[in-house]
Amino acid sequence: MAAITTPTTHTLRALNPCPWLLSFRHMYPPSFSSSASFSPSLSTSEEEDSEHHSTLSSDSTPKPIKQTQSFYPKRGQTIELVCETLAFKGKGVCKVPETGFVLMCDRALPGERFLGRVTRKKGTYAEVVKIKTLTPHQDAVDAPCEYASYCGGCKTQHLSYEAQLKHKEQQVRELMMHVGKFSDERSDFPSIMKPIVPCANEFHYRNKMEFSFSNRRWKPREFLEEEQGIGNDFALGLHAPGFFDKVLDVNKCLLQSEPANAVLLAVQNCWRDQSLGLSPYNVHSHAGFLKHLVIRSGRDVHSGKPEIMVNFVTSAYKPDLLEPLVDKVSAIPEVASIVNNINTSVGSTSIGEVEHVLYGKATIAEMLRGLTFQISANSFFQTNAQQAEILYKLIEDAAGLRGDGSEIVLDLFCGTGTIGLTLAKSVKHVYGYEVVAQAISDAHQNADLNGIRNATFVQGDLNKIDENFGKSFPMPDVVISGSFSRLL
Ligand SMILES: C[S@@+](CC[C@H](N)C(=O)[O-])C[C@H]1O[C@@H](n2cnc3c(N)ncnc32)[C@H](O)[C@@H]1O
Repeated sequence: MAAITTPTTHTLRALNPCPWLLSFRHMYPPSFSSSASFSPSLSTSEEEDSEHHSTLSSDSTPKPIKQTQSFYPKRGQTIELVCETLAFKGKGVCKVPETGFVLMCDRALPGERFLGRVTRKKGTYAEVVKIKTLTPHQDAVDAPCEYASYCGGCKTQHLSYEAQLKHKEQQVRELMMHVGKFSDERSDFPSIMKPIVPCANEFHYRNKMEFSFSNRRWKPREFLEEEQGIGNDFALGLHAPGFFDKVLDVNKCLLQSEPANAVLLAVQNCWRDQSLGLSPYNVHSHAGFLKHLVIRSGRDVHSGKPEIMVNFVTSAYKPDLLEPLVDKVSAIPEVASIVNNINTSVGSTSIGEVEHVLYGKATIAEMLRGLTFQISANSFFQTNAQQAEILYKLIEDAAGLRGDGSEIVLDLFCGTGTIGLTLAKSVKHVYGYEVVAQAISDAHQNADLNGIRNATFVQGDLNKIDENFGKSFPMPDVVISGSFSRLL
């Protein structure tokens, strides 16, 4: 699960570049609010890229305890624990009863009593794996996905959706209070921290999934004997929790659409055929060809039917090697685009230095709030289009635009410009700022595609602005901060 919020306040407090921003600060200390009064948490049921937010919520932040070393649990020790709360990335937070020492456990649910084995110590806390549940959590449910107990993709599927929402909302509330410094005793706190908005679809909502090829297939302990004879030197799937070099082989993922699963299965059924000479990339030796399989889902502008983009990320350009895969995948009716990103770096990113179109179009489309957006393999797009539609409506409501075409909107961290563009029809001009050049180019194309002429998009790093920022556009009436800011 993940919360999408826009703690704009902190962005603007940290910018501090020019008089109008200073006056915003002066007008709204410390709870600046233009569109900043908007901070809905939309549920997308999955963990977004929040590495720098992956610490515990502040109530549960591990603190060094003044105890002797012997008080710390030992590696390999089995302890009976009760999970107290859920931290980011779905980790359950537990404490050693006598000492308060913090233990983090994947898939432990608040209220659950269980036996855990200490696997590793990490400074002020230790990690534990659950061995056996002694008393289940009252909101525990059977996870629908067969991989849910092991996969690094979903960590809270075995918690009812209502309970997931409650915990997510609590995490955002704590962020707003402890990082954002908004007291929940303020009378206007409900307008700053709005209620969570559940997603109508618990599954099949995600329009982008990135699977990794690997030469190290990871299997849960209980399957090690069962599957003897099956090779461990290939896998296509999602990473094992906490491992960049071990991949859980999966044939389907409940987060993505059915046509996207058809693509995954078609690739799974084909790529291991040794006669094809396809090798998974080895993240240690840096040998091997296939790195990632990225599947994006959109909709055909005319028919509204699903369309799929398949992106093979490889370490070299060898289209002949990919041909059998392209043949299989292009036979799936919804597949409208197959591209090949060539990534020669040793890192694990899926963004290529060069891209080749192997089949169909270079982009797929998605529609939001009456506008059409072209999505290329590497451009950012909200991963849950259904929730993005709701989010953008909330933004428009929170912006409280007069609608007379007189206002200026500043869209910070604008990505491909989607938020600003959905507001453009009601305002005088939209100014968008974004660091990724490709996203800015997509934003311009999206403006053209929708006949929008009153939007300007500028590439730049918002971490590096100076007092000149703000001189190149008029004072905005509405400021949108579409990102967790690293300016904090
Ligand atoms: C979560 S996306 C939101 C994009 C867009 N507002 C939307 O809702 O579709 C955050 C965006 O912030 C951009 N970004 C991150 N750090 C940045 C920085 N220092 N300066 C400018 N843009 C940045 C990213 O490239 C990304 O496009």
